[in-house]
Amino acid sequence: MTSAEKTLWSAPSAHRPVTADVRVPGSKSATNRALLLAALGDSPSTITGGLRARDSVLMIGALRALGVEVDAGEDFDAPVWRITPPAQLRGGDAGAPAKVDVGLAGTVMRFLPPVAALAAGQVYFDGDPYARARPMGTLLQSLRDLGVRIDDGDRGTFPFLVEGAGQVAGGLVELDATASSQFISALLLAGSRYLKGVEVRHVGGPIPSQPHIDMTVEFVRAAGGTVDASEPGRWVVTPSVLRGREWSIEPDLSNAAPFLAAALVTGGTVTIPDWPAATTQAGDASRHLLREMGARVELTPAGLTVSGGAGVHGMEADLRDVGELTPTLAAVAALADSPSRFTGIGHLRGHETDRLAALAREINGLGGDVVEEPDGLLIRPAKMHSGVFATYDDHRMATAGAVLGLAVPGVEVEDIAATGKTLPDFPAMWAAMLDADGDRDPASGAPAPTGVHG
Ligand SMILES: O=C(O)C1=C[C@@H](OP(=O)(O)O)[C@@H](O)[C@H](O)C1
Ligand SMILES: C=C(OP(=O)(O)O)C(=O)O
Repeated sequence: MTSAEKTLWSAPSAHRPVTADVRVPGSKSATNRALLLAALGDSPSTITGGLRARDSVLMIGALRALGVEVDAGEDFDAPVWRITPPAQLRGGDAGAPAKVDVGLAGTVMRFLPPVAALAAGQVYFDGDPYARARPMGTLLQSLRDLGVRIDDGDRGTFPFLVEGAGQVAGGLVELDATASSQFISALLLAGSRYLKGVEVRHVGGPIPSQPHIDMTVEFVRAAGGTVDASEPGRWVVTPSVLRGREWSIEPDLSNAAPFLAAALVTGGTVTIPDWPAATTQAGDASRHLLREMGARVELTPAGLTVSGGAGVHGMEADLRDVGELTPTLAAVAALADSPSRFTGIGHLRGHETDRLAALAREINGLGGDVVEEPDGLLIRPAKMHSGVFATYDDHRMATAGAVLGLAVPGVEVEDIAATGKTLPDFPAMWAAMLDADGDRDPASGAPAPTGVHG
């Protein structure tokens, strides 16, 4: 679709402070790890609260292509999903391989090839056109180093064919994961099933998204695997049986960020119910980052409550661990009363789009003042105006545009449907958040019982 053909969504302005409870769906990262580990288990597993969005549907499609039974209801809407792994993951015959569509999902494009290597037969991988621009070559080379045969026509990207041999030797592999933590997670998730397990050593600069690696280690251990992560930059997964189990998925804290940002930029209050007291999700960092930008933040058994009203301030922050939050924070920073500098996020150039370039171009297109730096963004206060905010198939660009639209009248977000990558029904959730305070009982100020439920 050319950009001229993409639909425009008029981002609603906030005419008053938002006051809402917003229930966000399950974590993409947790759902796709649980699905994958369930597929590698020795018996069926269940998943409660799994995310039903493009990235998880792609993961389910990929696992089914390898012979895994996933019962998730008619439209992935069953409250509990049941995953039954086959005795042997299957590929296809020569000339008729099993087919995996990775879409634009990092968790599918990185986590599935190490699993396909365990299948008996060929598995063909392809995805959206832009998937070819995302870093992939390092992972393919690592798999070859571990004994896997891959035919990628020397492209180092899609499309490629994994020659599943039913087993993988495994052992030691050195790789540079500065472009994506998902290279490491991918090998750790499948490594328990390799004959020698896997020892992953990172050689290179600082690794991004450390909480996501911590989540991987936590999930592999929860499935019965053994991971030694005691030495920085080195992980050892011992060969072991992974167990079927019951997984319960936390709400997606990174997807909560735009709603929390709405509280800050409108001077309102938003509560996200079921915010975990302890978690490996990167999005948990919203709590201290939004506080630094001027929010009041309170974590109670009812959830996380963020309130604005004391201004929106810029901040200096190293976002290497929490790159996913950058688009939301950049939108808030563009509305702040002082400059912000975000560093440690050069790897965002390899996300759904080059997020540093896209944020600078689109915020500046609305009159903002963003300078793209080699490792991050410098964002200064500026008077912003109406205009089109392009999103480049990037769900987090789309939600960033929505945050800007709360305060800048006349923002038209291109292709709001891109949010469906990880957050179904975003426009309805956003509208409900904006309407929710209108439902309040004017006498008591108490929220209406319905609130907003995603
Ligand atoms: O493992 C995961 O679930 C993810 C890891 C991170 O990837 P990078 O390390 O490539 O940033 C993160 O940005 C992505 O949204 C999800
Ligand atoms: C980088 C992201 O996604 P992916 O899992 O496709 O890498 C993201 O969701 O911000």
